[in-house]
Amino acid sequence: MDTDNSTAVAETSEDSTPTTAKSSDSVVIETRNLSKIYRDFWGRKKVHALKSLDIEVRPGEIFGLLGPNGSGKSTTIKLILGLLFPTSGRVLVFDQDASETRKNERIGYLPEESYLYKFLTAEETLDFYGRLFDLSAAERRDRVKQLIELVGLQGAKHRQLKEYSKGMTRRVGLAQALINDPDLILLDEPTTGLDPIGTREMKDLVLGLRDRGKTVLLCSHQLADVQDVCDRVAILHQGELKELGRVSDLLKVQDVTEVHATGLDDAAKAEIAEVIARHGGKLESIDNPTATMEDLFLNIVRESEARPGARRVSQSAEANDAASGSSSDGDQA
Ligand SMILES: Nc1ncnc2c1ncn2[C@@H]1O[C@H](COP(=O)(O)OP(=O)(O)OP(=O)(O)O)[C@@H](O)[C@H]1O
Repeated sequence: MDTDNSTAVAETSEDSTPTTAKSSDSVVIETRNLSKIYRDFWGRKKVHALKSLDIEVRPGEIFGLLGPNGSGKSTTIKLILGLLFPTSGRVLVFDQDASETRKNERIGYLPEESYLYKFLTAEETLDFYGRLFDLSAAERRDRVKQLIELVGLQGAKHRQLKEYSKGMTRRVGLAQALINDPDLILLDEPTTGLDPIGTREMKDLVLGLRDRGKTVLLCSHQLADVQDVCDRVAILHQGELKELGRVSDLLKVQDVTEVHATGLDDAAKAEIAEVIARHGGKLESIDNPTATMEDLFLNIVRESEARPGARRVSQSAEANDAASGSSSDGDQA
């Protein structure tokens, strides 16, 4: 990929809607040639954090902003919220300039670090944020109840936040970001510090937001999370846009054909190999697919919850143990 600033990153997409041919009301966030330079106390240039960024986030999609530390993700979010001013270029949100603070009434924001008051309960916290949005007492009561259910904290809603795990605190943070029933939700590293179960739950919550018609901008350097939930991604490096497109298109491996089948015996597999060879193809592998470590981990935890005390040792681990002469201690389920 060309790293020259003057070279626009073309969007990778099979349905390839040209990024220039759009109607402005079909876009929730639009950055145009957006740049940010942080300056020191004397106005001297310190860091060129964002360089000529052009992206669009469309209604109802989960858009991932992906990049290593210091690539400009948080700076982009702050520019969208109007907490920072661009050095050059523009950000439009719902067709209004990002400096227009009223547009923030339609935005929910989960910062990388949520600074929540630890002596309040989840209910009190959400009620407090509801007051900041001028919700009436009745609206606050309904909204707090709905959100506590949505993020799965019914059983802990009367406990003070200082007793919460990181995953529970992150869920309160998400509920707080949704208190104003926003159309656009900005999530900065929503899975930071979460274990695989908390991460899966957070990802499911984000997918649930899209199902309810919300638009989500998700910043992360957790590649697997972005792959699992995002429709499209922009990849930043050192403040520059390096790639932009649909996740499914960007990850597609060209020139390799994948077939999944069940119930094939060895003879059928040999026949398939023969057909591939006859057509001039090269059989790279014919094997059982592997699950992800996340699937394995979540299955084990769920099984353990369903059958406390039972120990599960996979057959391949047992076979390896047997081959190496060691034996398991016989207490597996
Ligand atoms: N207030 C600031 N003053 C000076 N430089 C800053 C400031 N905020 C961010 N930067 C610099 O701007 C660049 C982009 O930072 P930013 O926080 O936007 O990156 P990020 O992609 O969100 O990183 P991370 O993944 O670590 O949160 C970095 O080099 C950072 O040091």
